[in-house]
Amino acid sequence: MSNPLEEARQNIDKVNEEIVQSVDKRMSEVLRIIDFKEEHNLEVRDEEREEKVMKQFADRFEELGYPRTRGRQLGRVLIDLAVDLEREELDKRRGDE
Ligand SMILES: C=C(O[C@@H]1C=C(C(=O)O)C=C[C@H]1O)C(=O)O
Repeated sequence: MSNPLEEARQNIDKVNEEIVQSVDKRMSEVLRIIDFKEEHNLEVRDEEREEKVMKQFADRFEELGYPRTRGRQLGRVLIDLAVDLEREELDKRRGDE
C-alpha cells in the first residue's frame, strides 16, 4: 500500500489528465470561434467576453470557498492560452495562403 503522499500524488496525476482533457475540449470550441471570426473579420480578443468568463470563474470559486481573485486568475490563464493559440492558428493559416 502506498503512503499518503504517493497516493495523493497519484490522484493529482489523474486530475491533471482530466484538466488537460477539459482544456482540449475548451480549445476545440475556441477553434470553432476562430473560424467564425476569420469569416466575419472579427478581432481575436473580445474583452467584454473575457470579463464575463473571469466572472464565471470568480463566482464558482466563491461558491466553493476560494478567493474570487484566484478564480479570475485561473480564468485569465485559460483565456491567455486560448488567445495565444488562436493567434498562432491564424498566423499559420495566413502563412499557408
Ligand atoms: C474564445 C474567444 O476568443 C477569445 C478567448 C476567450 C476565452 O478563452 O474565453 C474569450 C474572449 C476572446 O478574447 C471568444 O471570443 O469567445
